[in-house]
Amino acid sequence: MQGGHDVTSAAVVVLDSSDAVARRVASFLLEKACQSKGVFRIALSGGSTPRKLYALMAQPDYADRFPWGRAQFFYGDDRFVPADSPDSNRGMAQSLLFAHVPVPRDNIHPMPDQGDADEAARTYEVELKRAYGADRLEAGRPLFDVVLLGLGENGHTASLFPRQPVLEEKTHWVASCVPDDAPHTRLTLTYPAIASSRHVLFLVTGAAKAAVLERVRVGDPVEPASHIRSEGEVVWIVDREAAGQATGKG
Ligand SMILES: O=C1O[C@H](COP(=O)(O)O)[C@@H](O)[C@H](O)[C@H]1O
Repeated sequence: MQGGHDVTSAAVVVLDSSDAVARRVASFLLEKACQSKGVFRIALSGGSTPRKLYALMAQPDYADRFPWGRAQFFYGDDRFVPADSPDSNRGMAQSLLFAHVPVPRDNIHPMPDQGDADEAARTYEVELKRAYGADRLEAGRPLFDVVLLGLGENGHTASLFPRQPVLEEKTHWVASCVPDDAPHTRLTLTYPAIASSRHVLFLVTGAAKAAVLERVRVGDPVEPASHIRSEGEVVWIVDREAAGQATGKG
């Protein structure tokens, strides 16, 4: 997709702590969802970083204000494991968030986790196309209002892993990926699907991410996350440790 913004032109918001990152992203989602008219589509990230965010969104003082009935929740990626596996992104979001809020069941769109992974990717793509109302992504009409992304120490984001064919996928919206440096077959949104968005938010916390964050922010082409674009904005929301800044306590 032409135009839009990439990781190097993205705004960078550095906050004091991972708690502050969760609060900022929760506020952002609430504001954008409330401002939107009609359906609000979010692609969720998995792994460990968004756990605080989802727990925060489940708190009554937040949940009472969020327009759950208009929000449609998709996944940016998931491990191809049953939902009750501790490694399931779907299971994590369900237990920390969806189990506690009045979201209609039909508004949650987990990635399939059984059968053949390539067929499962096609099935999820059909579900996305139904939600979007077209078979082709159109510039100026984003698939997602917000895509949440994390950043792995090996430069992966969603399940776009280094050295894998999925990095070359230009047509499909969803694909399978078998990382050579992480467990589980995965399903993931592809670069063009992520780029069809109003806002891409990267959440990055902890000192272990500082080196890769620095490489991606300058656009090192080796890192899969460096190739993320959005037709709207890309924003880094990071804590001081990930930003490589000393944490001033006290
Ligand atoms: O495997 C995954 O890793 C990334 C980063 O996870 P984190 O634990 O370092 O926060 C995550 O964004 C992705 O959704 C997940 O499947």
